[in-house]
Amino acid sequence: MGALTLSNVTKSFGTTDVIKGVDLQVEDGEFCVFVGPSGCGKSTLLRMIAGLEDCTGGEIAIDGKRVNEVAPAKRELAMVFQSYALYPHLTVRDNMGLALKQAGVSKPDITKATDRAADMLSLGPLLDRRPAELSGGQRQRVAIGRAIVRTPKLFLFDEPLSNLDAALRVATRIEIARLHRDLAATMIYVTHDQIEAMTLADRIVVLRAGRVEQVGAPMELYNDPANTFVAGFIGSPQMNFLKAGALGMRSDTMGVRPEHLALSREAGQMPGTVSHVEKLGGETLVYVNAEAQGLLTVRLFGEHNFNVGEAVHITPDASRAFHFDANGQRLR
Ligand SMILES: Nc1ncnc2c1ncn2[C@@H]1O[C@H](COP(=O)(O)OP(=O)(O)OP(=O)(O)O)[C@@H](O)[C@H]1O
Repeated sequence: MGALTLSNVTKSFGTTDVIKGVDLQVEDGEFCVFVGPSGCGKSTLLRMIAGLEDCTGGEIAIDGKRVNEVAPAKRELAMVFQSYALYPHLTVRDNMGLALKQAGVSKPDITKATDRAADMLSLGPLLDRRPAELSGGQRQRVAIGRAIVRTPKLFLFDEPLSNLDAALRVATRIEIARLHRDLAATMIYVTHDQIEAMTLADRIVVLRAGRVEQVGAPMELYNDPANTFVAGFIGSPQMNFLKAGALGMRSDTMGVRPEHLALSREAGQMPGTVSHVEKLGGETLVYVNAEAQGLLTVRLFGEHNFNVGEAVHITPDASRAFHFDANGQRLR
């Protein structure tokens, strides 16, 4: 069991309000990802759930029980940070088993728990090594292993992959997803990497300046964003926002994803000039200065030879466009 309820949770540091009333229900076994721009309060909210920060107001409950006054160690949760914080003088096995040892668990039970975690994370051959003898990715796996052995109700991850290189990030991300399936545990995961959010989450919570903008399954947020902020935050490259009036529309802003803009040398709805081209292998991103509409991003599949300075025309796929009012709220 590991259901989490946040009810009107607030946090202020002195006179600065950082979390401004968050309500959220995370179901037992759910993988919930907090995303949002730097400084929006993701880590603060996670640290409040962990008990590392007090709540200024509101209530945090785990399995229906208020935990505001419960010490972090008593909340039956495990936190994995960006920095692995392993003990350099201890072996992998001892690093993973330390919390159990401190809790007075018997030696055979510690061995059983660490062996099981090592097995899940393919750390078996590394159990006798010390952190200095491990790669960054291996160290992060040990930090995750250290969380698993305690069989917590809730796993809290704070940007756990941001110190890893691109290939390791992908490998460890897949490992975390597999672990979630195997353990069926509740996981709360903070990231600013939206590929991690999209691929790992059952539900994503989009935060802005201490408030929840939208909560939903990844594809729900992608296909049905509530406002320009969520529309612009979910999806990479970012959605284009066009001045709808200039295109004869009644809405204020029309949002079109880069893959839903057609690019032509001959004719189209909006004239422009190619300002930059990025060939990524499987796809080509063409940045077009579309006069009154500003800089637009067009995503083409495969390799395309558009040249900087070339005159082009852009046509949005109206059937895939999103419309927003002057306050950025979605018009449906
Ligand atoms: N101990 C503190 N004292 C004062 N202000 C703080 C403290 N901790 C965080 N803040 C402020 O609270 C806001 C939210 O910080 P937080 O670290 O939660 O953001 P974040 O969304 O996790 O950002 P990032 O993605 O950059 O890590 C920031 O404006 C930060 O400066």
